[in-house]
Amino acid sequence: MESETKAVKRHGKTSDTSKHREPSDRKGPVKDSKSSDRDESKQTGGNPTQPKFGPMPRFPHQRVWTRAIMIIALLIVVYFTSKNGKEVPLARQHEILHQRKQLLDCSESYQSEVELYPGCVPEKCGRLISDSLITVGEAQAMLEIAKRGLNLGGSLGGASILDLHSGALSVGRTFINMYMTEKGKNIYRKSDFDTYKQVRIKIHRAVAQHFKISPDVLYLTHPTFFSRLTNLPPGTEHDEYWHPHVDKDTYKSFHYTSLLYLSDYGDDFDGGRFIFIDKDNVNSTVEPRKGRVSMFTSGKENTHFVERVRSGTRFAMTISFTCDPKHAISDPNGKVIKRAPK
Ligand SMILES: O=C(O)CCC(=O)C(=O)O
Ligand SMILES: [Fe+2]
Repeated sequence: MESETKAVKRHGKTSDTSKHREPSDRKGPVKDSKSSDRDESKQTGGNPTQPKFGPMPRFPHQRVWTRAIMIIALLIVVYFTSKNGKEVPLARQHEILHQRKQLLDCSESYQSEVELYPGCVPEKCGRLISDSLITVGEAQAMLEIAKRGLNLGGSLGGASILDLHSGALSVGRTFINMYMTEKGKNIYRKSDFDTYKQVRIKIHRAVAQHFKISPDVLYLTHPTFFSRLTNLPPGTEHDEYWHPHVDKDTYKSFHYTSLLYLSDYGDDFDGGRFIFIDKDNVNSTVEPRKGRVSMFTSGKENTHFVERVRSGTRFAMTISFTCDPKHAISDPNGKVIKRAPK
């Protein structure tokens, strides 16, 4: 028994060593290898035709496990590093961003449309999020302006709008002109319109600067409006704010869209994130933050939607710009706009 054990041990040693050495690496006289052969034939009962144990794995099940673990680890790495079909946060609510940019190629339809307006073609399409453009005081003042007007009306469903330029205000299933109502005609002071204009000018300049165009070839356009979103079920199709869309298709005059958020995701409401739908089914998400401005080219490259609000109330403002002077609108002053007779 004892000599058997010794023989097995010796064999293990011989076999391990030969596994790592190429024949040319072998040191010592040929005699050694012959004596090694003799040792092996001893263990195989002196029969040289019997297979050697050699480098056969001693614990094959261990290798299977190691490989399985390596494959699983690799799959996990691939899953977490690939973006396909995933959500990528572009702006989280708790972050304070000076500027976060995403540059994109313009969609063909957008490119050919803006090329009709010299000087209004962006160097690159894309988006920019900034929390340092509008002050907390300005955002608060804009929120109060929005609430004061919207409190005079409100849709039956979850989406109400107020357009200070035309006076349009959601009421029930329809819209009224707030400036034509007794309460609505004097609801704002000059200081409110001054704040509004100051905020508009800042955003207007920032859009021009970011997309590297002159502010003089960019015009404020219709509709520019406040929105108030809740989780009420829709009363009409105007309440269905969650559908994916391209602003250029929804609002013909848009070339550049900006959004000013007036309430905080997670604090004032839940749901209601803004989602860009990108290539390979990747969603880039923007969580609204009071005073946050998002600006983007209005073409197909920026297809987007707003998630349904789950709870609370979400206030925001859509401020839109066009390259076409025919669609320019002026800053609001609380007066009913007189339209030229058709
Ligand atoms: O309020 C938002 O975040 C986006 C609104 C929007 O998509 C739009 O006005 O076209
Ligand atoms: Fe939109």
